[in-house]
Amino acid sequence: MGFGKKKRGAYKNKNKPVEATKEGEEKKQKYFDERKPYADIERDNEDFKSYYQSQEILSPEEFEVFYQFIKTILPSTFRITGSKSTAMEILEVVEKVYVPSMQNVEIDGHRIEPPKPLPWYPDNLGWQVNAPRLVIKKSPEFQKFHKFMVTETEAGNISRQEAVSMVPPLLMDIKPDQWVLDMCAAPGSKTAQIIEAVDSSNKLNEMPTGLVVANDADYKRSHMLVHQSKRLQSPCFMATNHDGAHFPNIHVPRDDTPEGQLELPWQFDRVLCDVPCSGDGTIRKNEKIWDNWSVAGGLQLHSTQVQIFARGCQLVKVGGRIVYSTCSFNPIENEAVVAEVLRQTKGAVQLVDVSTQLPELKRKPGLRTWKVTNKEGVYLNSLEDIAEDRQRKKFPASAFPPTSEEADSMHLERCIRIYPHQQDTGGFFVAVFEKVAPLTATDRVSLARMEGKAIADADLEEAKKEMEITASETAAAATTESSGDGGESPEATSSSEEVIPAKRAGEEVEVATKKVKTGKGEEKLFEGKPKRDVPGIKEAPFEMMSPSSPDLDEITEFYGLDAKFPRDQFLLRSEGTAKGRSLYFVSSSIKKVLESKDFARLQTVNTGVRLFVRQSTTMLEKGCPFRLTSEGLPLLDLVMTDKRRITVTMEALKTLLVEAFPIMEQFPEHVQQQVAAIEMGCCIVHVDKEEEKESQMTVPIVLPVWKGKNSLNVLLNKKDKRSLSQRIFGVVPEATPDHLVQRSTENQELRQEADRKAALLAAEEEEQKDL
Ligand SMILES: C[S@@+](CC[C@H](N)C(=O)[O-])C[C@H]1O[C@@H](n2cnc3c(N)ncnc32)[C@H](O)[C@@H]1O
Repeated sequence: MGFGKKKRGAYKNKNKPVEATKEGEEKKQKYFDERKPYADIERDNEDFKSYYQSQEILSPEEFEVFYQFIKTILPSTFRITGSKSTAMEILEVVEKVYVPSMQNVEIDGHRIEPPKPLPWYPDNLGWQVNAPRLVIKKSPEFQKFHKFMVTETEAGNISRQEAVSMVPPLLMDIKPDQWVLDMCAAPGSKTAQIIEAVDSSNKLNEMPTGLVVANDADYKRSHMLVHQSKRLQSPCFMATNHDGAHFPNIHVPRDDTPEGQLELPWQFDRVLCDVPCSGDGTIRKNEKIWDNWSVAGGLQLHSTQVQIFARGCQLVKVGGRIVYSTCSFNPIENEAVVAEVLRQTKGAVQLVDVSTQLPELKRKPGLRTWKVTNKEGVYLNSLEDIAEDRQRKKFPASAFPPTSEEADSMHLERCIRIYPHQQDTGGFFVAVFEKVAPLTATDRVSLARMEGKAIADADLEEAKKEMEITASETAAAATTESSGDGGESPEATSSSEEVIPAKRAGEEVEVATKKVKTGKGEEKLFEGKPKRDVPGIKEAPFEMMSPSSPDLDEITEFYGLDAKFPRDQFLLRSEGTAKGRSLYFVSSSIKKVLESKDFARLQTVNTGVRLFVRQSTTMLEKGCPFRLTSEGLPLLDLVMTDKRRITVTMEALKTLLVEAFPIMEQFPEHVQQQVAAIEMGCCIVHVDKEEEKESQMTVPIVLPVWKGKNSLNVLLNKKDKRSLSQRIFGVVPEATPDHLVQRSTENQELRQEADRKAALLAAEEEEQKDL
């Protein structure tokens, strides 16, 4: 495989049928010699084959093509990420520099295709590369591109993500500043897409106001979300750690809540349920699935999937969208879950026809019927076919297919199935829903409020009760009732309101972790309150900072912050002496969550973008005690006046990015003059507009720098500095603290050395970002 740590890749023309000839196979093997560690895996599994043949997921002829195709290696795919402007700049480099350079690469008489955009991904920001190791080794052009990819991936401008996994967020139809919940979010590739969509308004001089809650029940994995989202640096992002089926109700006042009126639990505009699944759609990548696949995996996961999805339906607002997805082919994890939740929600939630969305994406309709089989492959028509009570419990009633009339009314064909052979991808299942009518009393009250109608007393009473109740029971009870899992009658379907049991807020939910064997290995399923007992991870408290804090006065004065800057959205995240060292900024929506009276109920892992850091005293003689951070700059650039801004030429920018610690004399006169007029400390550097245009840069460069007595140093971490320097000047920057020491002792005065040390300290702090 081409990039980063990946081992394998593919060389294949997607439009060509699979080459099944001996010669074809040998040729392919040559290009994929990195498959060797897995060579002893036999890419054949009779149970898998006969199970899916019997499910009639495809016609017999097409199934053969599918079955041959899943034995081939998955090509590498990536997304160009980040803010729209940076993404467009990176895209231009890929399209105009790298792709043309790779047009005529031939290896051993074999033409190698250059990277190509995924035709269905908007704005050409999704790409596919068929470049196995051998190609990278033998082709200087591919080698160059590989280096570019590694650098930009490290800097967070490019994200490797399986093509099909990019589909669900696109179908969520997210609008800027919406409230979005990602219920099973780790490791967070889809969350990153969601953040990009919520933060994409690019409104001049306006802070993003949305909310993205990324949740995962696995405590360790929920910390992966923090890393993934860090590079996007959104004030709208919050990571939480709950069982999705028990995701809590948090009272959050909405803008339309009249004074003194009932505050309702949060409701989201969009919800994603990318649930834990058996994962056999990833078989091209996870070759272990060939060895481990079994019928049982899907059956064991079904009930948890229903519970998470059912809870998601409660949390989305009327008129909102909810997307359910898995990377499994199995109807028990897909259409059966969809059917059960449609049954439970009694028309409040409907499948949306998304056939006109992403028109270039090849797909097949959802199944209207399927078969439930036991381990031995015997078909079961219903629970009555199972004699033994203990055995019966292994088969949730809701795993069985609906009647033909029910399937008609549910429009199961609106679900989307994506098969690998259709466009050389992994396999995926996606279903898009809209909440078209109230499901809970909270829905009814908030809908009446929105429409300016009178609120029925009974609804108010009911909504109050719902708010008193922890979310867990609603979902769990609803599912148990209707699924028959756990011995309940399969006929007993009930709306969530009717089955809310009397468990009160604050009561703890029991912890239960279920391990389910899937093809991928083991899938951990969490039911209840997840354990937070991971050594070495310490949660810092979340505390809003007073808008009248003297620190904020000082910052406002020193940096010339616009009067419109929302001073009431700062967050402190440390205790003891470290308290107030870093100032984080959150969106107005996150602030409401943090100030909710129920906030303690929310297991928050992280939130906020670090804007300012209190500097080490060695850096300061006078000036502001707070320095800027690079991650905060996109936000601060909107609200800082010209008081601490410097405009530089491209030549001066090169000195800043390439030199380790440049002294003032290395900069042209115009830079020296501007710098001389500014008090020591942090400022923002821009490139002269005309020069920027001439150098064909598509996005304006804005960087934080440290102005010392005799030096000017850029405050970027190593990765970002390297990425920028390589992208703009094609040069790897100097980075040697030894050189700093040597040069300063040989040539410079002590004063200059102190300046550089100050800058070095700031850069080091930048490296160690966060607690
Ligand atoms: C398919 S993965 C999610 C992939 C993710 N959406 C992405 O795009 O990167 C499923 C996730 O669900 C989590 N999970 C398992 N049981 C859960 C539960 N009851 N509630 C919430 N998350 C759960 C797992 O820890 C796992 O990270």
